[in-house]
Amino acid sequence: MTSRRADDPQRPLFLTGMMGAGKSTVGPIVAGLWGAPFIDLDRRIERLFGAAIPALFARGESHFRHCEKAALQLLVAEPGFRARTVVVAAGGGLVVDPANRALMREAGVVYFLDVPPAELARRLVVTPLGGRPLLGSDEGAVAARVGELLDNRRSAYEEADGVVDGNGPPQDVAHRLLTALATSLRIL
Ligand SMILES: Nc1ncnc2c1ncn2[C@@H]1O[C@H](COP(=O)(O)OP(=O)(O)OP(=O)(O)O)[C@@H](O)[C@H]1O
Ligand SMILES: O=C(O)C1=C[C@@H](O)[C@@H](O)[C@H](O)C1
Ligand SMILES: [Mg+2]
Repeated sequence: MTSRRADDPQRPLFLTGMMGAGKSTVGPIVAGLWGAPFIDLDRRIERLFGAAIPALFARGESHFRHCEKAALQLLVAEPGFRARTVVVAAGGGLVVDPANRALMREAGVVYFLDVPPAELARRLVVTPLGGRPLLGSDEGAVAARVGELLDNRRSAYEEADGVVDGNGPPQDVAHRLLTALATSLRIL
């Protein structure tokens, strides 16, 4: 079962997980299979605040966290949002703030894309590091940094409606996610 049934409740899906987990890659595939729009919250933040993520981080991480919290609150406050079928890629660190976790779970269904640190690092070193300021600029240090962040965040990520193994080709992850989600939606 990988498509939405007509009688499934309409709920937003929030994808969470570490940098490199595939939220921005798998999200549009899921949205396509589900017949739903896709929203990347990181891109929303950039549009709302008129600056790229590294520039927002350059004003301090707490400034960026304030912007991402505001972007989430504005999205969720859009009329009818809670009753929409929409796929949202959350920023990797959005779950760290308990109020953000609570808001996502109240407004929709939250799934954690779980990928081991070694695989995250493998994916991240082949993408430009400048776009992910928390990783720094030293490729050799990415694996350790990712492992440390995941250790600190794991319990927050696990406070989700479901956890999906994010290993393997993005199409496979998307189908895995939709199979799990179908069950979540029917027991709402
Ligand atoms: N399932 C996958 N298998 C292999 N590579 C992948 C997979 N998913 C994503 N990637 C690759 O990993 C990199 C990061 O993926 P993506 O941008 O989707 O991560 P993200 O979870 O959105 O991270 P961020 O929180 O930093 O936005 C990209 O180069 C992407 O092509
Ligand atoms: O894991 C994180 O803290 C981040 C992940 C990205 O999605 C961006 O939101 C930003 O680079 C911070
Ligand atoms: Mg992303």
